[in-house]
Amino acid sequence: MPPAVARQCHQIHADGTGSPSGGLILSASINHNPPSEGKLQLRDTLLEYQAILDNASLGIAFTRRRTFLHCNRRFSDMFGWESNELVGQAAGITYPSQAAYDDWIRIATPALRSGQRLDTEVLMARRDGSTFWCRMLGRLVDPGDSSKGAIFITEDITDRKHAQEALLRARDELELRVQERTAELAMANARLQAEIQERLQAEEQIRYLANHDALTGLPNRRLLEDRLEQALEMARRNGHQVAVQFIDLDCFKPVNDRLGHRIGDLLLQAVALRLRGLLRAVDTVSRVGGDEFVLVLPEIHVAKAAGDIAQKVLEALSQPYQIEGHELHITPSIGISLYPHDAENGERLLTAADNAMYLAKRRGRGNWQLFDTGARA
Ligand SMILES: Nc1nc2c(ncn2[C@@H]2O[C@H](COP(=O)(O)OP(=O)(O)OP(=O)(O)O)[C@@H](O)[C@H]2O)c(=O)[nH]1
Repeated sequence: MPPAVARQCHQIHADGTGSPSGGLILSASINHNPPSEGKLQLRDTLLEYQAILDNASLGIAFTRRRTFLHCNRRFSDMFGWESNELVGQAAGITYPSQAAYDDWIRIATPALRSGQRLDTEVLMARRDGSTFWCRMLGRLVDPGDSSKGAIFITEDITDRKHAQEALLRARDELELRVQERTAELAMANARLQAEIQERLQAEEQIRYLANHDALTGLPNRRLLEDRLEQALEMARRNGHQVAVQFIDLDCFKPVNDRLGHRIGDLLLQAVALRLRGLLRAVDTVSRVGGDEFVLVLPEIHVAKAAGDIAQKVLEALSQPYQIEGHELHITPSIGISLYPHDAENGERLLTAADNAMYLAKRRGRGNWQLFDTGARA
């Protein structure tokens, strides 16, 4: 036998109590008689298996009755033991605690006995007590007879486990940051919406103030002119007439003088309210000056209708007002102009109605006048 083979033969032990190389124990016998051909073949095969197991990158161990029977070099290294030191030791020694081992037994035993291949990730302990994560594959040598022992293949997966945990932590942190950012964005969005809303309201308010009289809330001269233009535009299309009525309160100044500006204001508001209540939604009631109001009445079919409305306004505004304990009497002077009869554009219609109103003043106040009547007067 060549010397090399002889050396390897000494690594093969019959009783499993440690070999010089720490290799798995493979049964063979050594005697001093020249071996037969069959035995030589068997020995060569055993040596090959020994070499495979010793050089495997995975830990491999055989246990019987929860005691290590054999384990390869990688297995011993993994658990921090010298070659074959584990042989004869209780398998529980490779677990962080007896309780951990008992837990594992509870889970593994039924699976192994049912003939399944066990595939678990389990926290194991090295000889020095430090722990590491291990993927453990296990199977009974004979599923029908657990007393024949089991084989376990182990792989240190601590790095992978840590990487997985780091990945999970990173994902959780990312999720948290996304949630925080989403909440921040939602808040910023809500703030923005509120600001937009505020700005829209402010713009609306500005528009309203630019177009309305602050005291009565009626359209002011600017909006009146727009509405008059719209009414004329429509009248040009559908052939209707438009009436403009210029209303100036008679002897309003004495109200201010006798009762104060505040009562004068309340009277102006009461007049505005009556006018608004008298007229249709399509009509415009505006305040254009101190005690001056202008009505735009679109869709006038006959000229007489303008006079009828003026009469109605005259009577309504002439009714007494009860204001803070004062009974006030006031009348309007009303001048009326008609599109297209008196003028074709808004400015001229307003001037014509104003002129007619002055005629009503001249004719004793508390009456209404048509422009063309005024022109003839
Ligand atoms: N209370 C109050 N008075 C106002 C306001 N704006 C203008 N006036 C007053 O309204 C009065 C308008 O008077 P006038 O129309 O000139 O004269 P009047 O006394 O009505 O006489 P006639 O129009 O000629 O019938 C003035 O005294 C103004 O000071 C206002 O917003 N509130």
